[in-house]
Amino acid sequence: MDTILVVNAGSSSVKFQVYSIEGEGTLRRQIKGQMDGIGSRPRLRAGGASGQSLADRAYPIEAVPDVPAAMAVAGDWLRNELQVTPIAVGHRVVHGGPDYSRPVLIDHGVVSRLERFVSLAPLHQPHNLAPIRSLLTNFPKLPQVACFDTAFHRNHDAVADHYAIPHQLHAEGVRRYGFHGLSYEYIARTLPGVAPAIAKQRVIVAHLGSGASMCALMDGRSVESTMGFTALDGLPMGTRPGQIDPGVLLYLISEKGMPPSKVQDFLYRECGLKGLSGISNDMRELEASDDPQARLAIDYFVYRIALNAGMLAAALQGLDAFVFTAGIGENSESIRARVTARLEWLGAVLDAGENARHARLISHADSRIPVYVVPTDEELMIAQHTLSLLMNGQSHNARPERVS
Ligand SMILES: Nc1ncnc2c1ncn2[C@@H]1O[C@H](COP(=O)(O)OP(=O)(O)O)[C@@H](O)[C@H]1O
Ligand SMILES: CC(=O)OP(=O)(O)O
Ligand SMILES: [Mg+2]
Repeated sequence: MDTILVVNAGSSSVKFQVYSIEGEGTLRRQIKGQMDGIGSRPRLRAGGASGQSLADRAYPIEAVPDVPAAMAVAGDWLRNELQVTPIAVGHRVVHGGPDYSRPVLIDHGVVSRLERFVSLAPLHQPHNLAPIRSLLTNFPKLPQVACFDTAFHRNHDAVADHYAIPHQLHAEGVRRYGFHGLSYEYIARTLPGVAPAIAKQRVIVAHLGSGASMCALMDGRSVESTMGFTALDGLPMGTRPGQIDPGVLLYLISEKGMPPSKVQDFLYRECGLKGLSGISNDMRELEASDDPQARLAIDYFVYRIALNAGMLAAALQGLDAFVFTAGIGENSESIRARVTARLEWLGAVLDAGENARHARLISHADSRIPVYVVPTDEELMIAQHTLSLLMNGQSHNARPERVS
């Protein structure tokens, strides 16, 4: 069986899927798994084609302290216990910079170009590139495809793509890229089936995971994102602050004597839900806590989502639907209820019963705009891009080598 392996390293999780290639370019999912709770409660879970459990293992926090460790555990499991030998590997790569507006077949030149963006996505890019480099060395003929979080946003209008800084910096790549593009692309492609009436209209999608952002979709295309040059801006996240006055950074540097590397660590690892609560970056732990600081962190998260919804509704000049997705958006009844309550002025009214049962449509029949929960599938997007590059970009090549 010819298979494609997909690898998606997030900030608190490593997700992977294995697809078989059936007949004329259709994909069938064989394995779906993830190691999540990295930095809090690491757990490897995976299921097979019909949803049967293939693994459910908890690890002590010291055994899987970070994303590379999670990647090694998941890789060993796929290789040694499931004997997965893909004919191609698709990777999520968070930053494609100004160079990449679509997925690309990887070679050493591509890797060198992507290395330039490591400092713009230090939580992700090193972990995205490490398995690519290792496979390139060990299996040089194995096709690998990079699919970018930034690509879906690359057609923003100039006003959404610029900061108010001298033009030269924009020319050298200091732009508002936006991230989570594979997730938004999947939602945009899914909406015509889920909600045909609004798929071509003005939709805000809230990707609320460990990293969190929101995207304004018009006719299925991204017109605005809460994230910018890096995945620090916009909403508060597990360990990132979201929007912050740059004056705070000047204060840290000039008054507290923080060197740049410390400022980077602070912004990517010590802020957000973790920094504000002083307890955890994991929403499940905050929801289970009655500590007032945990409550403040959740209040702040909800407040900032609602503020940013106002901004995106302004970008869209109105709103026809709202969509929740990703770890928190798909699973937290309470965050969805609290955010929707703050969107009442935009016409959203929750149906508490439907929200409690995690229905696809969670707004009330009287709601002016529908509110949906659409589970995202970045890995399927990556698999589809990988297959289409294999078929169209590679068809003249010899049969791809297997990983063994
Ligand atoms: N049942 C749940 N209730 C609340 N939050 C949840 C639930 N399940 C997962 N989450 C939260 O989702 C977040 C992880 O989302 P995910 O999209 O997997 O992140 P990432 O891909 O960025 O690593 C964590 O904050 C986690 O606590
Ligand atoms: C870009 C980003 O923040 O990704 P993730 O949510 O997977 O951490
Ligand atoms: Mg993610």
